[in-house]
Amino acid sequence: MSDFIKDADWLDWHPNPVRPTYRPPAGAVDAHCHVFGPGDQFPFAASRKYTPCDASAEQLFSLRDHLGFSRNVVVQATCHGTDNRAMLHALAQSNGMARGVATVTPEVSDAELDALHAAGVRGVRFNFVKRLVDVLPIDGLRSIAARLASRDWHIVIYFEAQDLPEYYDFFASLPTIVVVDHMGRPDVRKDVNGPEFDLFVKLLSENDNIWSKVSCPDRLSFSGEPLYADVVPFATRIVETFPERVLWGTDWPHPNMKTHMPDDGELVNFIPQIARTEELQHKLLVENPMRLYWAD
Ligand SMILES: O=C(O)/C=C(\CC(=O)C(=O)O)C(=O)O
Repeated sequence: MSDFIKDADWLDWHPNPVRPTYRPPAGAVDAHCHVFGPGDQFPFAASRKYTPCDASAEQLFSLRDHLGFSRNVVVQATCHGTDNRAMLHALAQSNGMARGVATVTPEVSDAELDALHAAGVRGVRFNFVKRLVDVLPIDGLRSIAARLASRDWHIVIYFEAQDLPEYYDFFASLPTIVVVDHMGRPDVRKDVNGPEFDLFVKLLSENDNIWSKVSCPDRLSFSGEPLYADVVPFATRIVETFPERVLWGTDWPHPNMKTHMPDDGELVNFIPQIARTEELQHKLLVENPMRLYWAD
């Protein structure tokens, strides 16, 4: 029994996703997923903008096996603030099959970063989605970026497409590999070759240290499940233009979904629509995430 009451409009993760008909290549990595609590063990942060249902490491690993994946990258979600214990617990339970992306304050000590590295953390996430944070992390990121670069960690950024013009120069100046969540959340009702998405493509074209997750069709789509047809041209454009710099993840347990809860098996079935050859699929699901998270 959690010490927390989830939001009244919270949608729980799918209890029995289909077994995907698409079989991912051996060693596939789900490179964007979260754990929530359990709240009685790992309390949610006072600063959180939502209170989720519990979603434990054990449940995540059971989904991983069901979907035919081998590894996870567990990304710190804002509901846990800068308290990384739930994510670190998941890494510790994974037998080396999970790596992490943490959230830290700029005051984090070198010893704390060392400990996070030893636990399997390889990046820090900075959330620029205004509904999810009280303060945009520009100053914090600016002050810590060089320290992350010196350890060969990467930076994960989450922002929405309409805000990219404001942040463009700042993101382009970052000294590490930078991974953008969910293609910078394009408005997929707009033209895939229009100015908004062109700016995102330009960001990656001009900066070969910037990568993209081609995740979350469920979050971006207006045409809806299970085909998410309106997202396909956007994701395909990124996968085919930057095949060495793309990652894919389920986004389980899908925080803040308001329209529907995706079936994770159907999300896996979506992969061959956006990575249309075995070679592209292997880069997306195995080579790229292994290079970024399991280089050592
Ligand atoms: O999990 C995601 O990728 C997306 C989120 C939540 C989030 O990022 C967070 O809480 O840190 C969203 O759009 O609400």
